[in-house]
Amino acid sequence: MIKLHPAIDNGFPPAKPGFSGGTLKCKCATNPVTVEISSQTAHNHACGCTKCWKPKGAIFAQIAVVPRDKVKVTSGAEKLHIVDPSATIQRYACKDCGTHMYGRIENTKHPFYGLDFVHTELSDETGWSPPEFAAFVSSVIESGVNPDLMGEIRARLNELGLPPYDALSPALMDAIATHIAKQTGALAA
Ligand SMILES: N[C@@H](CCC(=O)N[C@@H](CS)C(=O)NCC(=O)O)C(=O)O
Ligand SMILES: [Zn+2]
Ligand SMILES: [Zn+2]
Repeated sequence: MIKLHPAIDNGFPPAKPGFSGGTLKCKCATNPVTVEISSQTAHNHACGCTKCWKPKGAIFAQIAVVPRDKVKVTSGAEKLHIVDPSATIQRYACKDCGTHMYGRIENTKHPFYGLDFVHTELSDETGWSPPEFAAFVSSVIESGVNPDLMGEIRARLNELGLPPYDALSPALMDAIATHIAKQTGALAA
């Protein structure tokens, strides 16, 4: 069976009621970067784009959002660098092991401004919100996945209960479009 992501391949537990966060840790054996998340996550999903961090050998990333004021670097801040300062999402990665610790949007007009992007599998705690869908599925080809495998990949995602989309989910695409329509005046703010 095709492997997509270690936290997804064997199924995933539901969110724990009342769960309120945990600590993300990079892959460095000594002096790891740690990031405290003081909230449950939302919109967790698999992402197939080339920019999101994936564990070694994984085809997809697993990524969720959390309010930016709930994200705090608690150690190793000096090891963090922004992977691509020109990207919409400023991804803060460990210089030593390459793990992305959080992604932040600084453009206050962006529909997702105020939310940071995190990979909850970097935490030992269980109870995080589980993945709900798969985004940017066709983009895995850009990472070198054989296009002939796309049928199998989409079938497996469906089997796992993660509807595959080639952008974001319809709910998130609608939320983005609504935000833009209110900015342009096409819809009342
Ligand atoms: N096909 C492109 C898609 C990249 C993309 O648009 N990624 C989405 C999902 S993470 C995004 O919002 N990117 C904004 C950014 O990376 O700053 C790729 O795989 O590189
Ligand atoms: Zn590291
Ligand atoms: Zn992505």
